[in-house]
Amino acid sequence: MDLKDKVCVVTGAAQGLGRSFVEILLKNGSKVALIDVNKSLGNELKSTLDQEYGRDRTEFYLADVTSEEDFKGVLEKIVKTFGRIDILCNNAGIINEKHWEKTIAINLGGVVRGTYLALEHMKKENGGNGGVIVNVSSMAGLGPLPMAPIYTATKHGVVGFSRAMAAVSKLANYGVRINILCPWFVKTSLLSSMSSEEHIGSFFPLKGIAETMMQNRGCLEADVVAKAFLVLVKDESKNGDVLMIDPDEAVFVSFPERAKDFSTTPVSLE
Ligand SMILES: NC(=O)C1=CN([C@@H]2O[C@H](COP(=O)(O)OP(=O)(O)OC[C@H]3O[C@@H](n4cnc5c(N)ncnc54)[C@H](O)[C@@H]3O)[C@@H](O)[C@H]2O)C=CC1
Ligand SMILES: CC/C=C\CC(=O)/C=C/C=C\C=C\C=C\[C@@H](O)[C@@H](O)C/C=C\CCC(=O)O
Repeated sequence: MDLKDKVCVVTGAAQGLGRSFVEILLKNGSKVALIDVNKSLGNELKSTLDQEYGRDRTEFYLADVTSEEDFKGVLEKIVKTFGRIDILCNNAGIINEKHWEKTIAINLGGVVRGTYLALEHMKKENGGNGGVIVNVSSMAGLGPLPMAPIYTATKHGVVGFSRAMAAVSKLANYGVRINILCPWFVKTSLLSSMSSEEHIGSFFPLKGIAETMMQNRGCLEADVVAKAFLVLVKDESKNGDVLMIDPDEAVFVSFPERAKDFSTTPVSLE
């Protein structure tokens, strides 16, 4: 997929991984709409990007991905300003085990909402041009992260939802590919949430598990994850694919075609 002048939308774009996705898209010639709840960081980033790429290449939109009204309204504004949507990255996410309903609403609800709303503009049957959606999960979407069961559940949910939607899109000929990114720990502000009782709640005594995991295997830089993101965007053979990025390598994860084909152990029901 050639990214020149493509119209992209990134949620949680003001910092961290979102910012890296914005930058790699801009470097590849795309225009990018930045969505975030952090107004000051969003405006600050927009000014920085204006200097490097020109004012017409980006726009910042203040919106909360948990609000149907916000998200729908902003996508409509983006289509009015830029003419269409080719690429969406549902990246906004938090870790908060204490206020777990909020974590589910942002990490899973925001991805579901973003995917459904953007498809209305992107799918070919509605006059859209097709394109690609990348949903940001985590390696915690593939296996448990012991001090973060709700975070783990939301990220497993992102994998399941996105794989199912990729199958829908293929069967219904939406012309939209839907892929999933599963990174290991990345050096962003999200990591500081793990050292706070306010975020981990009653699982706080287990925070050493994550610290040990990072001491043993290190922590990714956001720009490495952005390169993996670009693979999912550009490779037109990828739909419903899960790209895991750990400190040693980036690999596509294979799932059996049918649940029946998982590695299994027979159980006697006698
Ligand atoms: N940092 C890490 O170790 C890893 C992060 N991830 C995932 O990557 C994604 C991005 O995380 P980071 O860049 O690390 O976090 P971050 O905290 O650096 O950035 C997240 C951004 O999302 C925005 N945001 C939060 N709630 C929002 C909402 N309701 N609506 C709109 N924007 C909202 C924040 O204002 C912030 O700018 C998340 O989904 C996270 O779960 C996945 C694997 C590892
Ligand atoms: C709590 C959220 C913090 C950061 C964001 C994030 O998504 C980070 C994820 C990083 C790695 C996740 C790895 C998950 C691995 C699973 O396969 C588990 O099964 C591993 C379980 C225990 C590991 C214990 C150990 O290795 O010592």
